[in-house]
Amino acid sequence: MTERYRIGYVLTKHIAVFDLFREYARQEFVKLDIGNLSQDRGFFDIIIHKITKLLISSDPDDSDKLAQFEAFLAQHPESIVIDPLEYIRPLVHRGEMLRMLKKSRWAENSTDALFYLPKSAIVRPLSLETVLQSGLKFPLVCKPIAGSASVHSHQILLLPSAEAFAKRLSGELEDYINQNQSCLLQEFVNHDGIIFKCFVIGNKSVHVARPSMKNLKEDEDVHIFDSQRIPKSFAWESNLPSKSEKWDTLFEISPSQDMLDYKNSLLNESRLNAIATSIGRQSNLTLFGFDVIIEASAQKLYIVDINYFPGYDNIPDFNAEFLKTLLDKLRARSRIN
Ligand SMILES: Nc1ncnc2c1ncn2[C@@H]1O[C@H](COP(=O)(O)OP(=O)(O)OP(=O)(O)O)[C@@H](O)[C@H]1O
Ligand SMILES: O=P(O)(O)O[C@H]1[C@H](OP(=O)(O)O)[C@@H](OP(=O)(O)O)[C@@H](O)[C@@H](O)[C@@H]1OP(=O)(O)O
Ligand SMILES: [Mg+2]
Repeated sequence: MTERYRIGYVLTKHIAVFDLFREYARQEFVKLDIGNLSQDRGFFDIIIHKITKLLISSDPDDSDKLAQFEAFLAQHPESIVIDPLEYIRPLVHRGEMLRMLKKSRWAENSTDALFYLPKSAIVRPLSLETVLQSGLKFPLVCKPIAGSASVHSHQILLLPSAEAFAKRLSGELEDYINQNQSCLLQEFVNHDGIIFKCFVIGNKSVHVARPSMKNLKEDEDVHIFDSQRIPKSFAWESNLPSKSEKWDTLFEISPSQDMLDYKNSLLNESRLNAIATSIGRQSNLTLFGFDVIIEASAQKLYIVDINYFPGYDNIPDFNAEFLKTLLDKLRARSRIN
């Protein structure tokens, strides 16, 4: 690239790939301090951010920072913002996320959909009564309504049966219920313990298979787990994060090569790209990831989650793709002006 652009960035959490990108891109990067944005810092070609934490926080300090950031963006109409806050907001609320996905090419029942969504309902509060009223069939997963950026938002509760749920209500689930006034309840789809994390950068998407929840046994108990601690690679690829945690009880960390090949054959490149394009159009987002599971035996492909600016861990060509995406946007802007 001959021209050198000025790129402001705000991250409320360290993102390792972004450090490497800054080295690679050789542009002028200006780190912006979210708590101190009032001072004039001149012109920015692009402003990149991940501040999802502020979007879900109820802390007045965070609301203040968010308001400052919004004011800052309003003072920089010349900048390309990656991504505008209004496009990110639906992702931090799991109900809104699903609403957005339902505008893409999905289907609950038809056979020719690009993807399916597990049957879901929002329950408030989480109780045996509200769960039974939802009409959803056990087994279920229960996800905090805030879908991102806090420790609580990644605490997933597995509810195998009404009996197992009832048994734990006045014990180990009490804290969870108090913590999560409102939850997204979702039918559990058996998927042979393999999830595809699909990472999108502009028009490019890449997917990797990762460990996921095993098919459920009949007599399963309730479990709460932190989705961010699920191993990010299979047992033969690396060491597991902590040997003291029994990952292989609930998660499939060593699937057979045949199973992996089979799942991969169902998620071909063109289908994945079509889904990424469909969600990209609907969401208007540049940086996002979505998680796909393929139903055991039925071979239906379900989307269970979308994440804003995910880790992009081990994604080949992330730097080149990200830079190309930024340049395309800059060129499109100069054509307009
Ligand atoms: N409907 C479902 N059926 C079966 N398993 C599911 C379902 N939804 C989620 N899971 C399992 O639970 C895990 C966490 O779910 P989800 O991705 O929705 O949570 P999250 O907190 O948003 O995770 P992330 O850290 O990826 O953002 C998935 O990786 C998958 O193993
Ligand atoms: O850093 P990691 O690789 O764990 O990235 C995770 C990221 O955490 P970060 O906050 O550190 O970016 C999460 O963000 P928040 O929902 O909490 O905002 C979410 O996007 C996960 O899905 C990402 O996992 P991945 O999809 O990449 O596996
Ligand atoms: Mg998520």
